[in-house]
Amino acid sequence: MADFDLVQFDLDGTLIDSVPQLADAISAMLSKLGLATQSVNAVRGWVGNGADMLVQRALTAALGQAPDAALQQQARSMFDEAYANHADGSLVFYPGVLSTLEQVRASGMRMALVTNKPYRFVPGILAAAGLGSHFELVLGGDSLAEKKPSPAPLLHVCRQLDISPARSLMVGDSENDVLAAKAAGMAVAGLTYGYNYGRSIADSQPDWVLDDFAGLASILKL
Ligand SMILES: O=C(O)COP(=O)(O)O
Ligand SMILES: [Mg+2]
Repeated sequence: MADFDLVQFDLDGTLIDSVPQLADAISAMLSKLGLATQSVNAVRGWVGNGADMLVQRALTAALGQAPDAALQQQARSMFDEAYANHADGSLVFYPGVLSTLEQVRASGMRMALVTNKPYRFVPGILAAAGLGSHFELVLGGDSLAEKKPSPAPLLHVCRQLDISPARSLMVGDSENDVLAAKAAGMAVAGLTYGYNYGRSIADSQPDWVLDDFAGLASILKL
């Protein structure tokens, strides 16, 4: 018998390489404000805690100090406007993602998506990726009062789908995914190729460390 009935997936850095589009939107926002644009590598190190933190980190780097609330709000709307134009274009999946998701789906295992990305961007990305019907439940970083590393979204999914955390696996690229899963009492697989503030995901001690998404098949005994 399989060890899990439900797999909860992270999005950015796990299924898709979204940094190019996020970096474009950050550049558009900074340029509009007359501030110096930042490198794609810098942006990669700022992803993980949702759009507000991404914008705040970019503004802090460009200004040399934290932005005030008015500037943060203005910059966030500029970022949203720019990212909305990018979010469903030129999607880059990591190797093995689409075929492995198909394998999981064919096995009858249930699937949900829990990202810290603002929810409004997520359905468009999933539809453009051909993944519109893969996930029974999709949560964004602003869907609930708390986002990862809080266990709240993961536990919410378990409750909604009536599956115990012990029968649920989290799959992500960031310490936020590992911390959330551990706090929820869920097993977790950490991907090494994503974004984790430039740190190794192994440092967070997930139950499995995977270099390749297709490695999921053996964890799930597919
Ligand atoms: O938007 C972010 O900061 C990260 O999104 P993720 O949770 O899908 O990795
Ligand atoms: Mg991620």
